[in-house]
Amino acid sequence: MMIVPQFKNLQKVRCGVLTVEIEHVDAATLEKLEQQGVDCQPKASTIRIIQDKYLQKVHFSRHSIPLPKFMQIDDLNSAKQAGVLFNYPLMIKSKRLAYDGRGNAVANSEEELSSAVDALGGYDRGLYVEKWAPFVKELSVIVVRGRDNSVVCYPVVETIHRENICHIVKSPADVSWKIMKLATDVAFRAVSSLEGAGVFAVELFLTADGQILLNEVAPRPHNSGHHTIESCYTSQYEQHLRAVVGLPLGDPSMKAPAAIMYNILGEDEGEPGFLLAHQLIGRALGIPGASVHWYDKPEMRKQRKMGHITIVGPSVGVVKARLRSMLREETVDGETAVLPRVGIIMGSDSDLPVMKDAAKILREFDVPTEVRIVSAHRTPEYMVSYASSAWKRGIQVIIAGAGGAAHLPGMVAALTPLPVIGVPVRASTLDGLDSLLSIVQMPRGVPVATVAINNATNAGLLAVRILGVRDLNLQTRMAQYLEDRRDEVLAKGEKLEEGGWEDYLNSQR
Ligand SMILES: Nc1cncn1[C@@H]1O[C@H](COP(=O)(O)O)[C@@H](O)[C@H]1O
Repeated sequence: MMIVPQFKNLQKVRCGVLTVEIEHVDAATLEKLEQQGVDCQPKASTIRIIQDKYLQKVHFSRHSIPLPKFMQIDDLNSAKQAGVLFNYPLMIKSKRLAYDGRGNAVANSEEELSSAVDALGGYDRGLYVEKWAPFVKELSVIVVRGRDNSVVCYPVVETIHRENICHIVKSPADVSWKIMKLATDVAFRAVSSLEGAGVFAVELFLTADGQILLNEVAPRPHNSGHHTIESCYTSQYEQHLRAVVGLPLGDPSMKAPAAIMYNILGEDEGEPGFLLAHQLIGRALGIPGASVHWYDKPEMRKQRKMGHITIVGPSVGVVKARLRSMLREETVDGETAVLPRVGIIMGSDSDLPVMKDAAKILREFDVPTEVRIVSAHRTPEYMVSYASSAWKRGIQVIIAGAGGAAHLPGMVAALTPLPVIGVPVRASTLDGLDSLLSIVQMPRGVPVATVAINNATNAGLLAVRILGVRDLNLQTRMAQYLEDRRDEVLAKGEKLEEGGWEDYLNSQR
């Protein structure tokens, strides 16, 4: 096939590499090539996906994969005569060269439908019409199939579009585990119903009633997989090559807990556009975990994809905050507010003299922390909103202290998937035994790691150890902390041995 001479020896592999090349051929060149008798519609069905989305959809519906309702339209009048009722809004799509908002149009009325058909180049262009899918989120799953039919799926990501162009990709998607499983299942089945080795990006709609609909399949490395370069053990590009040449597929899982990919879209034409993009890149270079990819396209146009920036970090909240800082949103006096990783909460300000010890430890380890008064009995609504939003805000561990009928740690643990450490605070009666039992006696299924009465220091240290599981720096500092404590005790022992117990006690007075 002439279009992709550099991949001649891969011709027998029906793979996405060929389609990438085809997609990069613009409409005029394609036409010219066709006139010269070049076969621009190769036989491999993976390639037909781009050439003929209608065929692709028919193919999928046979495999009962959930799709938005669609039909091919050759002529509006004959469709109407045949009794087809259009429910607006509708999505009109061109079967060829429809990408990045091109070749698509939305029609909200019959008049808009005819103008949309005209705008897309008329019926001869090959159009089909789709019922507007009322999605709440757009998701994408990169599925890879090797030549030996082995398949791996990358984590489900959420794609956020600006004027129909992918703008931001969040990995992992902010959806429930159940939706992740469903999305992966639909993507897997969609790719299983196609032929070919390589990377397939499966774009999906999540509807308000929790359904996953298949939108499109791009049989190639995809914008929704760019983040994998930095955030996954095997990038989509390496994976694609492994797949098409027949090597074992790599590990698709994330090596960073969270990533956000931000497309650098042209903000303006020409020089002013370059200037804005370079300012953004300048800020990105100062953001921890950010990697800049500049495509070096010679011309700058509004909304053109000029490059992308991937930000990785220890939590979704942290990468979101880094993105906001890069975009100059939510900054205080030009400085980004550092996002807390630990939340220390307590039932009353009377608990603060005890709970401050946890805050001191976290400060010693440079762990950003927030301290709040949250009472399970006096401010129950606040407790619910605090506990249920904490993990989305980037909090990774909650330390909750309370005295008496100390229900706070347990109730918070019931409302969050984060680890909760309970601190029984000794109130004025019962020596804190009441708090200890209220916190430690949790029912099966909702654990609270309970420390000793009034021992908020241990709560702080335990939080550091939990964070240390994915933070080598903290883990090393914790090892140092233990060594320092050991040396302290050994020094005391030496002093006691040298001077005797009386001197030792006198020196302490
Ligand atoms: N269990 C509970 C619910 N709301 C506050 N408390 C606890 O009641 C004790 C006494 O609170 P105060 O000093 O405000 O009366 C504090 O230890 C506080 O955590």
